[in-house]
Amino acid sequence: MIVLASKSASRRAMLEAAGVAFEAQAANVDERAIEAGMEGARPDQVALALAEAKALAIPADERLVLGSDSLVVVENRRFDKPENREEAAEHLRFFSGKAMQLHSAAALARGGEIVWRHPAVAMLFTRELSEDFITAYLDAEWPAVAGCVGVFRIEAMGVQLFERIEGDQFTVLGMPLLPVLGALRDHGELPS
Ligand SMILES: Nc1nc2c(ncn2[C@H]2C[C@H](O)[C@@H](COP(=O)(O)OP(=O)(O)OP(=O)(O)O)O2)c(=O)[nH]1
Repeated sequence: MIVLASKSASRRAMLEAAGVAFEAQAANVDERAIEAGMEGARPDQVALALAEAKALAIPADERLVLGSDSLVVVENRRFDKPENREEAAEHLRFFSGKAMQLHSAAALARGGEIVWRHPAVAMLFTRELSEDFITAYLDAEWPAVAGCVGVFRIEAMGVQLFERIEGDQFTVLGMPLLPVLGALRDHGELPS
C-alpha cells in the first residue's frame, strides 16, 4: 500500500476511482517558503519541487510515498489557492479572456529518496467573464473552490469558465494520474 502525502480530496478521489490502495496523510510542508527560495524558477520546476517536498515529508520506512502539487500561471503570474472570496473574484477577473497554464506535478519517494518525478501541464482558455457571472459563480461555488488552484472544479460549475481545454483531464484535476499509475506498475504496486 502506498502513502498519498496529501489532504487533497481531488487527489484522493482519483486514486480511489483508479483502484489504487493507499493511505492518505497530509504533508506538513511550508510551500510558500519553498516557492520563495525558487525565485526565477520555471513553474514546472516549482510544482515538481513542491511535489517532491510533500513526498519526502512523510517518513514511511520502505513504503512508496506519492506527493503532488498544482499551480496556475496566467500571463507569467503564478496563482495559488485563493485566501478568501474577494481574492477568488480578483483571480477570476484577471483570468477572464486569458490562457491559463495549469501545472500538476507528481513525485514518488522511498526511504527518504525521490525515486520518480513527473511534471505535466494543461492549457485552459478562459472566456470573457462578466461581473454578474463571477458573482453568480462564486455564490454557487464558494467555498467549495477555496481549496482549488485556479478557483474552479472542472467536474462542477468550473467548466463554465472555459472555451477550450488542451491537455490531460487528470492534470486539470490536480495530478498527472496516468504517469503515476505507470510508475506504480514499474515499482510493483499495481499489476502490469
Ligand atoms: N475537485 C477539483 N480540485 C481541483 C481541480 N483543479 C485543481 N484542484 C485542486 C487539487 C488540489 O487539491 C488543489 C491544488 O492545490 P495544492 O497542489 O496546493 O494541493 P492541496 O493543498 O489541495 O493538497 P496537498 O498540498 O496535496 O495536501 O486544487 C478541479 O478541477 N477539481
